[in-house]
Amino acid sequence: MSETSVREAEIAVEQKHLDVVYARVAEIRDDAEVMRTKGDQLAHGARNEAVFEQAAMLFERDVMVRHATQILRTLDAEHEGLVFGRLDSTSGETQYVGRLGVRDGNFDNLVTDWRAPAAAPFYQATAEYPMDVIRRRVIRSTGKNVVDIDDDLLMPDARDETMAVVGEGALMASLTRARGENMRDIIATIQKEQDVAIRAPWRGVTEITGGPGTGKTAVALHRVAYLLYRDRRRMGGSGVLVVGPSAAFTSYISRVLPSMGEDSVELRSLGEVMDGTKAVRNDSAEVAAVKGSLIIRRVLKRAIREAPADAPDELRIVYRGQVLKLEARDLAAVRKAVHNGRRPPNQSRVDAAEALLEALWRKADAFGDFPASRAELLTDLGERLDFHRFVVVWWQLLDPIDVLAGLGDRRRLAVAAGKVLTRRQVDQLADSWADLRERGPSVADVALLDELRMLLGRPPRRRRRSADHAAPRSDNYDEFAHIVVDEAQDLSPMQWRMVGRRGKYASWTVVGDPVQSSWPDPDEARRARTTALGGPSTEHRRFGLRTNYRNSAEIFALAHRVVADIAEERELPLAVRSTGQEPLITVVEPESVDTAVQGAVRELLAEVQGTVGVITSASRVDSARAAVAGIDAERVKVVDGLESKGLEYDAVVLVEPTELVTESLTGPRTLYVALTRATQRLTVVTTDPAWPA
Ligand SMILES: Nc1ncnc2c1ncn2[C@@H]1O[C@H](COP(=O)(O)OP(=O)(O)OP(=O)(O)O)[C@@H](O)[C@H]1O
Repeated sequence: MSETSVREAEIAVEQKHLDVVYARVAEIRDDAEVMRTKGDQLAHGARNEAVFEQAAMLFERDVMVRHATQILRTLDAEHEGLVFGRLDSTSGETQYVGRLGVRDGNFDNLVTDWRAPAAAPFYQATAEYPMDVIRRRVIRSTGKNVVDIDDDLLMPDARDETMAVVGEGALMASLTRARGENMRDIIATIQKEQDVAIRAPWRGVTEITGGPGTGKTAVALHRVAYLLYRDRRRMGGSGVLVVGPSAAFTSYISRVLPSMGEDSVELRSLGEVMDGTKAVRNDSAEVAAVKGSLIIRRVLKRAIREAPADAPDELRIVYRGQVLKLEARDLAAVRKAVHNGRRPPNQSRVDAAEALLEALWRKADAFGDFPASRAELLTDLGERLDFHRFVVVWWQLLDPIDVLAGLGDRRRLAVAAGKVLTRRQVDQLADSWADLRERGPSVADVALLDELRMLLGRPPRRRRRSADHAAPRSDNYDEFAHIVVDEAQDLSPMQWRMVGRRGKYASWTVVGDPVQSSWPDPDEARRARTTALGGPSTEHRRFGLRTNYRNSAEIFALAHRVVADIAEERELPLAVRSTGQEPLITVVEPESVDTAVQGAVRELLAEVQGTVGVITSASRVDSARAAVAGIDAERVKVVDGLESKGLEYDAVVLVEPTELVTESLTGPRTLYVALTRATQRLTVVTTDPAWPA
């Protein structure tokens, strides 16, 4: 037989199995539908039953409906590409691997879930350690149809002549396929070094490092799916938090998890970690560096001790014919004493009221023959409405945003900063907070708001308890069972504190690449990170990924040059896929940059099938957007260097690379990120004829 007819014959074999699987899935679906309908009917009937029975039936109905809905949802999410692998072992057994486990009516295995231990050889077997696997087959399908297969022969000697072997390299085939707007899952082609990290135990801290494109993000997400499958009880209840660098990034990866059947996962960018906030705006690198560093904490701590701008600075009260007065100085002393107490400010209002009353009594006592005893004065004044009104405005319950917006007043900030910040820093920060309420917080501000929330303490509850129950996860800082931090090299110390607060009892997966770091003080960040992850004694395992699956070898060679001086060779990955297409460097006059970008985008759109990213310095994003406005908005995206973190495109137009370097506080690291976003083609538009010298 010719190679094509062998392939076709083998595809037909797999199609047969897929048909059986999908027929079975249809049966399971039908059963689930029946169960759901029955559950609904139960509910309907229950209305007429006695209360006692009703409760039991409602429960049963809920379980049934929930269970059925869950099954239906999972089946729908995993329908596409349900079966993607097959193993033929020395025992003569054939095993199919897929997104879900499927059994036939007799409970025999039709498909093994990829996360089950039995599926591990699909990812871990190599020619050197074949784990009894003779042939590993990757099955590619669309809808219910097998479109291609790819085999790896791991034990050539054990193969009998009836066993066909077709194709070469499912991985390479997958890597050259065009990219869409969202990240794809890599379930069918996970490599061994990746699989070990995915299947590492849940406990303690699992650290995954690797250069650009080594699959860190993909691995982290598949690890989440794995943990939820293996430790559903532990992980499912309190959930998993995945923290990524930007909103663009979380939207890019958002499709991967649900398609793997997982929905007890919270996906948040650094600007959304605190409930109810959604910051996307970035400060300049210089401002962000101050806001991210621990010195800012000292400023915040001092700021909340200051009287609010609109607090009265005198208390006058007439009692039993006498005027009692606390002046600014007295009030400041009382405020200070209350702040030195044990409770955070938002829980100290009662303490503040008591301290004011004591201070009033001291004034009264000084009169010599005051017409009331201490006890009388405390009780009487404590019940007076004018006194209460004073307390409410003098000791306000503060919202984090109030405090931060207050620091938009340069004078207030200078007082809170003392000697901690330089004048320039005070000016810059005050500027950045001047219209905080209108503009909303920046990404870096969110960590400060979260810190303030903790420093201020939770205000006493007003609502009834039952209402609080309905609130989803709010204020539950320590609740998550597992936290994944992606692009971890970029978290500032303040951000580590914010994320750490959510994982007091969590286990962690921390993913990053030190060479791509945009954070200027790595030592401080390292310490904050160690604390966030539970201290130096936490169980810690490390995995390094070495192969760059994203960039062509030609593109990565250019990126490599840019960081050659600042990175060690062992920190840089190996790009294995060659396209024969060298990156194009276009040198133009400053006034022609936009035209050149336009031209390059059009050219690349014609040459690649998927997406084209335009990456510029932050200051140039707007003009680049204008330049490409009107050209295929579906496929063309414009981002700045920082925003490009974690993303990928089939082709990239990189604009004025030297600007990315000058804008960053870490030299060429952000440029390195930008240079490693393209899978197929890269065009650099520069005004510097010597670049990249
Ligand atoms: N085993 C694999 N099979 C197929 N594709 C893979 C595999 N591993 C990684 N990839 C692909 O390589 C690309 C890079 O993966 P990913 O974004 O996870 O890398 P990363 O290490 O997080 O990169 P960076 O640090 O640059 O953000 C993605 O398109 C991903 O789908």
